[in-house]
Amino acid sequence: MAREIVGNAGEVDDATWQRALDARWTDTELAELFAPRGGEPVHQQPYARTNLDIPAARGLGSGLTGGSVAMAEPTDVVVIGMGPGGEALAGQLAEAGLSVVGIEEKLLGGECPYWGCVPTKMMIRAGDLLAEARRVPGMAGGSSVHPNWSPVARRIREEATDDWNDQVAVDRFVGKGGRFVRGHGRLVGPGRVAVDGEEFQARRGIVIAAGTEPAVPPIPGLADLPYWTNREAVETTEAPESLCVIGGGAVGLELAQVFARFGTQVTVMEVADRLLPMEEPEASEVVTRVLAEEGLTMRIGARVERVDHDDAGFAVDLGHELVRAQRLLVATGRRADLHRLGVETVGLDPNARFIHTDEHLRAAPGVWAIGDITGKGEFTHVATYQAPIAARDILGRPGPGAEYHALPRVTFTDPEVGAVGLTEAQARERGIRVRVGLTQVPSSARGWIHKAGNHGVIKLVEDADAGVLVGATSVGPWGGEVLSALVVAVHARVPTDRLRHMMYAYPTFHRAIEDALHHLG
Ligand SMILES: Cc1cc2nc3c(=O)[nH]c(=O)nc-3n(C[C@H](O)[C@H](O)[C@H](O)COP(=O)(O)OP(=O)(O)OC[C@H]3O[C@@H](n4cnc5c(N)ncnc54)[C@H](O)[C@@H]3O)c2cc1C
Ligand SMILES: NC(=O)c1ccc[n+]([C@@H]2O[C@H](COP(=O)([O-])OP(=O)(O)OC[C@H]3O[C@@H](n4cnc5c(N)ncnc54)[C@H](O)[C@@H]3O)[C@@H](O)[C@H]2O)c1
Repeated sequence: MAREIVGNAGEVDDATWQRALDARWTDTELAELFAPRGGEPVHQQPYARTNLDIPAARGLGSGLTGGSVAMAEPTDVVVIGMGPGGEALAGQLAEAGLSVVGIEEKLLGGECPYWGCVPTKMMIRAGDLLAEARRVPGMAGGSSVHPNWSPVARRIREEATDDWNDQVAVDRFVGKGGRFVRGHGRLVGPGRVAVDGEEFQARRGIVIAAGTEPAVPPIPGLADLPYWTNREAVETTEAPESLCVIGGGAVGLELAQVFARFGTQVTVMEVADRLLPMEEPEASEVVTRVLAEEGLTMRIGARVERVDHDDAGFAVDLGHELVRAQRLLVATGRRADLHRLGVETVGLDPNARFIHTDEHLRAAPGVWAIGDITGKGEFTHVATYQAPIAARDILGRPGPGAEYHALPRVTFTDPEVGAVGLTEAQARERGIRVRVGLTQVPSSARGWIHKAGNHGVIKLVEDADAGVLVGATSVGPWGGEVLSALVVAVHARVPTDRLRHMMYAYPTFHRAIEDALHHLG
């Protein structure tokens, strides 16, 4: 198949292009391949659109004629931040034959493998095992459970994080042809990135994949205290005797339940009027009930007025109540720091919360952004979904843009809270004529059979005019897995009438979706 012809271009077939990429031809060689030949038309290079967009590549405002860039090292692409998004994208571009510099100031892999998804899910797996063992009496005989944090801490060190060493990931990236630079990357102008005294000149583009950091609220007394964020919680070698958790979102609740299952006295303080305030109220209700049954203390609508710390631990002042705990976990969301990245030098607003991107993840001429920093959803699957879309765009290859109407998310409490698309409230705010279908998991066949630990609910949100689901929630055992059917339905806009007239295997947890569909009204 011939490539797109622009102006008076000739033809280069896909096989030749792929050979060029596979052989990592230099820019000069590539330029020769695409150069006008004897009156023949000129092909647009697959990457040319983005290349020409970069003022630096045109010598505009980049100092191409100035002194500083004489020392700048040319490369095709610079990726700032090598978390799940940056690592995936940089690897894809390097494998496609571009010269790629990947810059990372901490560990190549980012938050997810070292302090986020992976180690916390190992902690959750351990906590879930304890909970299941405690469910044996009355169902399958007797059990005696003796929690011990040591194997969890060991597994995090040995299996998940290599003791927070990223050599394997660095080798993997370098093996793909990438160049890894450890340090703090900062934009210093169009096409230009400085790293601790070195400077790179990106011919094709810069990708900002710098993720987010824990956001710590300005609570009096808190700033200089030895509180935990998710990082210290993951690194701990013992479960504390008592733990105060500020923030009842995903981080706070996942970790609160784990530590409670290991014997920690846990108090969760949430400023909103319910836990998991971004999800459906029915989900909050189930999770709150389960956590209370497991012995956690919840303070909902709690305003932390002050925090102090002494040899005995932390004292958290709620105005009418002082809560003491050995450890304090701050889990109040995350923030991007655009000032530290120098985004103003490429025309972006450093005071913005996130970097605004179009459907191809373009943020400014010659600048792409992916992952948490785009504000589309702070999840690894968002970053790794966006990475190939941006990579395609940088390579000038066609492909669909990003869509977010079926954004899935799972909070891995027990029961898991899976959700996709809009909540009922969000759908109503958008003026959608909504019908809602609800069913309780314990009253489904499988939920009833399962018995101990069967809490859950399925909620569907339908756009009644369009006859499609625009959102859904699946709370329950393996609620995140049950969610998959609902993600397909919302993503592909499958008519609810079709969903109502299909078969659901008996007796599965996902079969409760059929019941919820019949309750739409
Ligand atoms: C406790 C916890 C549990 C989570 N669990 C899940 C889960 O189960 N499922 C899920 O989907 N998501 C989960 N997440 C979210 C997930 O970790 C993030 O969405 C994901 O890591 C975002 O990827 P990213 O590439 O955008 O950014 P990050 O992972 O934040 O990586 C960005 C990288 O950029 C580096 N960096 C930043 N600025 C610079 C700079 N100027 N120069 C050089 N390097 C820089 C940082 O050091 C970092 O390594 C969890 C998060 C937390 C905190
Ligand atoms: N399973 C997963 O996919 C998973 C797990 C953990 C984290 N994450 C991602 O990481 C992001 C950050 O998680 P998070 O839980 O820190 O943030 P979050 O935004 O999900 O929850 C923070 C909670 O803290 C509350 N809060 C804020 N300030 C407060 C204060 N001063 N006092 C009391 N409560 C306060 C908020 O109302 C909110 O409920 C999430 O948005 C999520 O996308 C995902």
